[in-house]
Amino acid sequence: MSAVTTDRSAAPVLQLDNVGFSYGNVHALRDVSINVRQGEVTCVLGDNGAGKSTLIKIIAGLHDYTDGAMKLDGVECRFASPRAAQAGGIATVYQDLALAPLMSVWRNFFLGNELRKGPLRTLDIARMKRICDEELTKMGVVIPDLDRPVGGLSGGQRQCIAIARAIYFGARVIILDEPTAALGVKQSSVVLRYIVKARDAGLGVIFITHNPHHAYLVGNHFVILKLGRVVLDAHRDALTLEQLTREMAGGQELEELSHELSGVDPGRVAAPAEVAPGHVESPVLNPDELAAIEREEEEEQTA
Ligand SMILES: Nc1ncnc2c1ncn2[C@@H]1O[C@H](COP(=O)(O)OP(=O)(O)OP(=O)(O)O)[C@@H](O)[C@H]1O
Repeated sequence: MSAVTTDRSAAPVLQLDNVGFSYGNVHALRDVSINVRQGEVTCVLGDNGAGKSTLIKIIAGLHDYTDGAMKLDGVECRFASPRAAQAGGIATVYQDLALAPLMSVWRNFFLGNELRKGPLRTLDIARMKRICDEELTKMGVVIPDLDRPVGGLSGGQRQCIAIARAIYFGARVIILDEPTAALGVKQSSVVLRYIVKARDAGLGVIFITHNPHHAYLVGNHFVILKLGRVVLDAHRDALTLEQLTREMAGGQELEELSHELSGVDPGRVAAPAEVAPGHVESPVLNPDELAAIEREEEEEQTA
Protein backbone atom coordinates (compact mmCIF):
# COMPACT_ATOMS: atom_id res chain seq x y z
CA MET A 1 0.00 0.00 0.00
CA SER A 2 2.93 2.32 0.55
CA ALA A 3 3.36 4.90 -2.15
CA VAL A 4 6.11 4.12 -4.60
CA THR A 5 8.79 6.51 -5.70
CA THR A 6 7.97 7.67 -9.20
CA ASP A 7 9.96 9.13 -12.04
CA ARG A 8 9.68 12.85 -11.59
CA SER A 9 11.61 13.55 -14.76
CA ALA A 10 8.69 12.08 -16.76
CA ALA A 11 6.65 14.73 -18.53
CA PRO A 12 3.38 15.53 -16.75
CA VAL A 13 0.28 14.29 -18.51
CA LEU A 14 -1.68 17.24 -17.17
CA GLN A 15 -0.18 20.56 -16.28
CA LEU A 16 -1.71 23.68 -14.79
CA ASP A 17 0.46 26.78 -15.21
CA ASN A 18 -0.59 29.77 -13.12
CA VAL A 19 -4.24 29.01 -13.68
CA GLY A 20 -6.76 31.49 -12.35
CA PHE A 21 -10.52 31.60 -12.20
CA SER A 22 -12.98 34.21 -10.91
CA TYR A 23 -16.68 34.11 -10.18
CA GLY A 24 -17.34 37.80 -10.85
CA ASN A 25 -15.35 39.59 -8.15
CA VAL A 26 -14.51 36.40 -6.27
CA HIS A 27 -11.05 35.09 -7.17
CA ALA A 28 -11.58 31.39 -6.56
CA LEU A 29 -8.17 30.37 -7.95
CA ARG A 30 -5.02 32.43 -8.46
CA ASP A 31 -1.70 31.35 -9.99
CA VAL A 32 -2.37 27.67 -9.44
CA SER A 33 0.39 25.47 -10.87
CA ILE A 34 0.15 21.69 -10.54
CA ASN A 35 1.84 18.88 -12.46
CA VAL A 36 0.00 15.56 -12.64
CA ARG A 37 2.07 12.55 -13.72
CA GLN A 38 0.88 9.12 -14.76
CA GLY A 39 1.53 6.41 -12.19
CA GLU A 40 1.37 9.00 -9.40
CA VAL A 41 -1.28 10.05 -6.90
CA THR A 42 -1.42 13.82 -6.65
CA CYS A 43 -3.34 14.79 -3.53
CA VAL A 44 -5.02 18.18 -3.51
CA LEU A 45 -5.93 19.21 0.00
CA GLY A 46 -7.73 22.27 1.23
CA ASP A 47 -10.28 23.53 3.66
CA ASN A 48 -13.73 24.82 2.78
CA GLY A 49 -13.57 27.53 0.16
CA ALA A 50 -9.98 26.68 -0.79
CA GLY A 51 -10.96 26.27 -4.44
CA LYS A 52 -10.96 22.47 -4.78
CA SER A 53 -14.35 22.24 -6.51
CA THR A 54 -13.43 25.07 -8.86
CA LEU A 55 -10.22 23.25 -9.76
CA ILE A 56 -12.14 20.05 -10.46
CA LYS A 57 -14.61 21.93 -12.64
CA ILE A 58 -11.82 23.45 -14.73
CA ILE A 59 -10.09 20.11 -15.30
CA ALA A 60 -13.41 18.33 -15.93
CA GLY A 61 -14.54 20.83 -18.58
CA LEU A 62 -17.29 22.56 -16.60
CA HIS A 63 -15.50 25.92 -16.25
CA ASP A 64 -13.04 27.62 -18.54
CA TYR A 65 -10.06 29.16 -16.75
CA THR A 66 -9.58 32.89 -17.00
CA ASP A 67 -5.78 33.09 -16.53
CA GLY A 68 -2.75 30.92 -17.15
CA ALA A 69 -2.78 27.71 -19.13
CA MET A 70 -3.82 24.09 -18.81
CA LYS A 71 -1.85 21.60 -20.89
CA LEU A 72 -2.57 18.01 -21.78
CA ASP A 73 0.53 16.16 -22.99
CA GLY A 74 2.24 19.53 -23.19
CA VAL A 75 -0.39 21.04 -25.49
CA GLU A 76 -2.51 23.93 -24.23
CA CYS A 77 -6.16 22.94 -23.99
CA ARG A 78 -9.52 24.32 -22.99
CA PHE A 79 -12.27 21.77 -22.58
CA ALA A 80 -15.53 23.14 -23.92
CA SER A 81 -17.61 20.52 -22.07
CA PRO A 82 -17.32 17.49 -19.79
CA ARG A 83 -17.58 15.33 -22.94
CA ALA A 84 -14.52 17.08 -24.38
CA ALA A 85 -12.59 16.46 -21.14
CA GLN A 86 -13.60 12.79 -21.25
CA ALA A 87 -12.48 12.53 -24.85
CA GLY A 88 -9.13 13.92 -23.70
CA GLY A 89 -8.84 11.05 -21.20
CA ILE A 90 -9.99 12.93 -18.08
CA ALA A 91 -12.46 11.03 -15.88
CA THR A 92 -14.12 12.61 -12.88
CA VAL A 93 -15.61 10.58 -10.05
CA TYR A 94 -17.80 12.94 -8.04
CA GLN A 95 -18.61 12.45 -4.40
CA ASP A 96 -22.29 11.89 -5.14
CA LEU A 97 -21.28 9.66 -8.11
CA ALA A 98 -22.91 9.67 -11.48
CA LEU A 99 -24.46 6.26 -10.82
CA ALA A 100 -28.16 5.45 -11.12
CA PRO A 101 -29.11 3.78 -7.81
CA LEU A 102 -31.97 1.69 -9.19
CA MET A 103 -29.98 0.31 -12.10
CA SER A 104 -27.88 -2.83 -11.95
CA VAL A 105 -24.12 -2.87 -11.53
CA TRP A 106 -23.41 -3.82 -15.16
CA ARG A 107 -25.92 -1.26 -16.47
CA ASN A 108 -24.22 1.47 -14.46
CA PHE A 109 -20.83 0.34 -15.64
CA PHE A 110 -21.86 0.95 -19.27
CA LEU A 111 -24.18 3.90 -18.65
CA GLY A 112 -23.89 6.21 -21.66
CA ASN A 113 -21.53 3.77 -23.44
CA GLU A 114 -23.87 0.78 -23.96
CA LEU A 115 -22.74 -2.03 -26.23
CA ARG A 116 -25.20 -2.99 -28.94
CA LYS A 117 -25.49 -5.80 -31.42
CA GLY A 118 -27.25 -6.84 -34.61
CA PRO A 119 -29.06 -4.77 -37.20
CA LEU A 120 -31.62 -3.63 -34.64
CA ARG A 121 -28.86 -2.38 -32.34
CA THR A 122 -30.31 -4.14 -29.33
CA LEU A 123 -28.39 -4.04 -26.06
CA ASP A 124 -25.68 -6.69 -25.91
CA ILE A 125 -26.42 -7.59 -22.32
CA ALA A 126 -24.35 -10.79 -22.19
CA ARG A 127 -21.21 -9.01 -23.43
CA MET A 128 -21.71 -6.04 -21.07
CA LYS A 129 -22.13 -8.37 -18.10
CA ARG A 130 -19.05 -10.38 -19.06
CA ILE A 131 -16.85 -7.31 -19.50
CA CYS A 132 -18.15 -5.71 -16.31
CA ASP A 133 -17.39 -8.91 -14.41
CA GLU A 134 -13.88 -9.14 -15.90
CA GLU A 135 -13.05 -5.51 -15.19
CA LEU A 136 -14.29 -5.59 -11.59
CA THR A 137 -12.42 -8.85 -11.00
CA LYS A 138 -9.25 -7.27 -12.40
CA MET A 139 -9.60 -4.53 -9.81
CA GLY A 140 -10.33 -7.09 -7.10
CA VAL A 141 -13.88 -5.80 -6.56
CA VAL A 142 -16.06 -8.71 -5.50
CA ILE A 143 -19.75 -8.16 -6.21
CA PRO A 144 -21.52 -11.52 -6.31
CA ASP A 145 -24.55 -10.37 -8.27
CA LEU A 146 -24.05 -7.86 -11.10
CA ASP A 147 -27.84 -7.63 -11.57
CA ARG A 148 -28.14 -6.04 -8.15
CA PRO A 149 -29.08 -2.33 -8.11
CA VAL A 150 -26.06 -0.23 -7.13
CA GLY A 151 -28.21 1.58 -4.56
CA GLY A 152 -27.93 -1.53 -2.39
CA LEU A 153 -24.12 -1.53 -2.38
CA SER A 154 -21.87 0.16 0.11
CA GLY A 155 -20.49 3.63 -0.60
CA GLY A 156 -17.01 2.13 -0.94
CA GLN A 157 -18.15 -0.45 -3.50
CA ARG A 158 -19.90 2.25 -5.51
CA GLN A 159 -16.72 4.36 -5.59
CA CYS A 160 -14.77 1.31 -6.76
CA ILE A 161 -17.22 0.63 -9.60
CA ALA A 162 -16.87 4.24 -10.73
CA ILE A 163 -13.05 3.96 -10.64
CA ALA A 164 -13.03 0.64 -12.55
CA ARG A 165 -15.38 2.12 -15.14
CA ALA A 166 -13.13 5.14 -15.67
CA ILE A 167 -10.10 2.89 -16.18
CA TYR A 168 -11.97 0.63 -18.62
CA PHE A 169 -13.14 3.55 -20.73
CA GLY A 170 -9.58 4.73 -21.24
CA ALA A 171 -9.05 7.47 -18.68
CA ARG A 172 -5.46 8.64 -18.32
CA VAL A 173 -6.24 11.09 -15.55
CA ILE A 174 -8.84 10.38 -12.91
CA ILE A 175 -10.09 13.04 -10.50
CA LEU A 176 -11.59 11.69 -7.30
CA ASP A 177 -13.67 14.28 -5.51
CA GLU A 178 -13.42 13.55 -1.78
CA PRO A 179 -14.06 9.81 -2.31
CA THR A 180 -13.61 8.94 1.37
CA ALA A 181 -15.39 11.95 2.90
CA ALA A 182 -18.67 10.17 3.62
CA LEU A 183 -17.17 6.79 4.48
CA GLY A 184 -16.15 5.05 7.69
CA VAL A 185 -12.68 3.66 8.30
CA LYS A 186 -13.33 0.27 6.73
CA GLN A 187 -14.97 1.55 3.56
CA SER A 188 -12.31 4.25 3.25
CA SER A 189 -9.62 1.58 3.29
CA VAL A 190 -11.35 -0.21 0.42
CA VAL A 191 -11.43 2.97 -1.66
CA LEU A 192 -7.81 3.86 -0.81
CA ARG A 193 -6.82 0.43 -2.05
CA TYR A 194 -8.46 1.13 -5.44
CA ILE A 195 -6.80 4.52 -5.64
CA VAL A 196 -3.49 2.66 -5.48
CA LYS A 197 -4.74 0.18 -8.12
CA ALA A 198 -5.68 3.05 -10.43
CA ARG A 199 -2.20 4.53 -9.93
CA ASP A 200 -0.58 1.17 -10.59
CA ALA A 201 -2.66 0.81 -13.76
CA GLY A 202 -0.71 3.87 -14.95
CA LEU A 203 -3.28 6.59 -14.41
CA GLY A 204 -2.51 10.05 -13.13
CA VAL A 205 -4.73 10.17 -10.04
CA ILE A 206 -5.88 13.47 -8.56
CA PHE A 207 -7.19 12.75 -5.07
CA ILE A 208 -9.13 15.67 -3.62
CA THR A 209 -9.49 15.42 0.13
CA HIS A 210 -9.72 17.24 3.45
CA ASN A 211 -7.98 14.35 5.15
CA PRO A 212 -4.17 14.42 5.39
CA HIS A 213 -4.07 10.90 6.86
CA HIS A 214 -5.86 9.42 3.87
CA ALA A 215 -3.75 11.50 1.51
CA TYR A 216 -0.49 10.42 3.10
CA LEU A 217 -1.38 6.73 2.91
CA VAL A 218 -1.58 6.76 -0.87
CA GLY A 219 -0.09 10.02 -2.13
CA ASN A 220 3.15 10.60 -4.01
CA HIS A 221 2.69 14.34 -4.30
CA PHE A 222 0.80 16.84 -2.15
CA VAL A 223 -0.65 20.22 -2.99
CA ILE A 224 -2.44 22.35 -0.41
CA LEU A 225 -4.79 25.05 -1.60
CA LYS A 226 -5.75 27.90 0.62
CA LEU A 227 -8.09 30.69 -0.42
CA GLY A 228 -7.46 29.81 -4.04
CA ARG A 229 -3.66 29.74 -3.88
CA VAL A 230 -1.15 26.91 -3.68
CA VAL A 231 0.49 27.19 -0.25
CA LEU A 232 2.37 23.89 -0.39
CA ASP A 233 3.57 21.69 -3.22
CA ALA A 234 5.79 18.85 -2.07
CA HIS A 235 6.69 15.30 -2.86
CA ARG A 236 6.37 12.55 -0.34
CA ASP A 237 10.10 12.30 0.35
CA ALA A 238 10.17 15.98 1.34
CA LEU A 239 7.26 15.83 3.77
CA THR A 240 6.17 13.89 6.84
CA LEU A 241 2.57 13.19 7.80
CA GLU A 242 3.00 15.54 10.76
CA GLN A 243 4.17 18.36 8.47
CA LEU A 244 1.31 17.75 6.06
CA THR A 245 -1.22 17.73 8.90
CA ARG A 246 0.27 20.88 10.36
CA GLU A 247 0.26 22.69 7.01
CA MET A 248 -3.29 21.57 6.37
CA ALA A 249 -4.42 22.76 9.78
CA GLY A 250 -2.76 26.14 9.25
CA GLY A 251 -0.03 25.60 11.85
CA GLN A 252 0.74 29.29 12.38
CA GLU A 253 -2.91 30.18 12.86
CA LEU A 254 -3.47 27.30 15.28
CA GLU A 255 -0.48 28.38 17.34
CA GLU A 256 -1.80 31.94 17.50
CA LEU A 257 -5.23 30.65 18.47
CA SER A 258 -3.87 28.39 21.18
CA HIS A 259 -1.88 31.32 22.64
CA GLU A 260 -4.95 33.51 22.52
CA LEU A 261 -7.15 30.88 24.17
CA SER A 262 -4.57 30.10 26.82
CA GLY A 263 -4.75 33.76 27.89
CA VAL A 264 -8.56 33.71 28.23
CA ASP A 265 -9.39 31.12 30.81
CA PRO A 266 -6.98 28.26 31.16
CA GLY A 267 -9.27 26.52 33.61
CA ARG A 268 -12.12 26.24 31.16
CA VAL A 269 -10.40 25.96 27.84
CA ALA A 270 -8.62 22.76 26.81
CA ALA A 271 -4.91 23.15 27.40
CA PRO A 272 -3.25 24.24 24.18
CA ALA A 273 -0.68 21.46 24.51
CA GLU A 274 -3.50 18.97 23.98
CA VAL A 275 -4.17 20.35 20.56
CA ALA A 276 -0.61 21.26 19.69
CA PRO A 277 -0.57 21.93 15.96
CA GLY A 278 1.07 19.29 13.88
CA HIS A 279 1.02 16.69 16.59
CA VAL A 280 -0.56 13.47 15.40
CA GLU A 281 -1.50 10.97 18.06
CA SER A 282 -2.11 8.20 15.58
CA PRO A 283 -3.10 8.30 11.95
CA VAL A 284 -6.69 7.38 11.13
CA LEU A 285 -5.29 4.45 9.17
CA ASN A 286 -1.73 3.29 9.38
CA PRO A 287 -0.48 0.67 6.91
CA ASP A 288 -0.69 -2.18 9.47
CA GLU A 289 -4.26 -1.31 10.38
CA LEU A 290 -5.09 -1.06 6.73
CA ALA A 291 -3.61 -4.48 5.98
CA ALA A 292 -5.63 -5.96 8.86
CA ILE A 293 -8.83 -4.37 7.54
CA GLU A 294 -8.10 -5.69 4.05
CA ARG A 295 -7.59 -9.21 5.40
CA GLU A 296 -10.87 -8.93 7.27
CA GLU A 297 -12.62 -7.76 4.07
CA GLU A 298 -11.20 -10.66 2.08
CA GLU A 299 -12.27 -13.15 4.74
CA GLU A 300 -15.78 -11.70 4.70
CA GLN A 301 -15.95 -11.85 0.92
CA THR A 302 -14.78 -15.43 0.74
CA ALA A 303 -17.00 -16.54 3.64
N1 LIG B 1 -20.94 29.83 -8.12
C1 LIG B 1 -20.19 30.62 -7.38
N2 LIG B 1 -20.38 31.95 -7.36
C2 LIG B 1 -19.61 32.77 -6.62
N3 LIG B 1 -18.60 32.35 -5.82
C3 LIG B 1 -18.37 31.02 -5.79
C4 LIG B 1 -19.15 30.09 -6.55
N4 LIG B 1 -18.68 28.85 -6.30
C5 LIG B 1 -17.66 28.98 -5.44
N5 LIG B 1 -17.47 30.28 -5.13
C6 LIG B 1 -16.44 30.83 -4.24
O1 LIG B 1 -15.17 30.43 -4.76
C7 LIG B 1 -14.30 30.08 -3.69
C8 LIG B 1 -13.80 28.64 -3.89
O2 LIG B 1 -14.92 27.76 -3.75
P1 LIG B 1 -14.83 26.19 -4.02
O3 LIG B 1 -16.22 25.68 -3.94
O4 LIG B 1 -14.06 25.95 -5.25
O5 LIG B 1 -13.99 25.71 -2.75
P2 LIG B 1 -13.86 24.25 -2.12
O6 LIG B 1 -12.43 24.11 -1.72
O7 LIG B 1 -14.39 23.25 -3.07
O8 LIG B 1 -14.77 24.32 -0.84
P3 LIG B 1 -15.67 23.15 -0.16
O9 LIG B 1 -14.72 22.16 0.42
O10 LIG B 1 -16.43 23.91 0.87
O11 LIG B 1 -16.55 22.59 -1.24
C9 LIG B 1 -15.07 30.31 -2.40
O12 LIG B 1 -14.76 31.60 -1.94
C10 LIG B 1 -16.51 30.23 -2.85
O13 LIG B 1 -17.33 31.00 -2.02
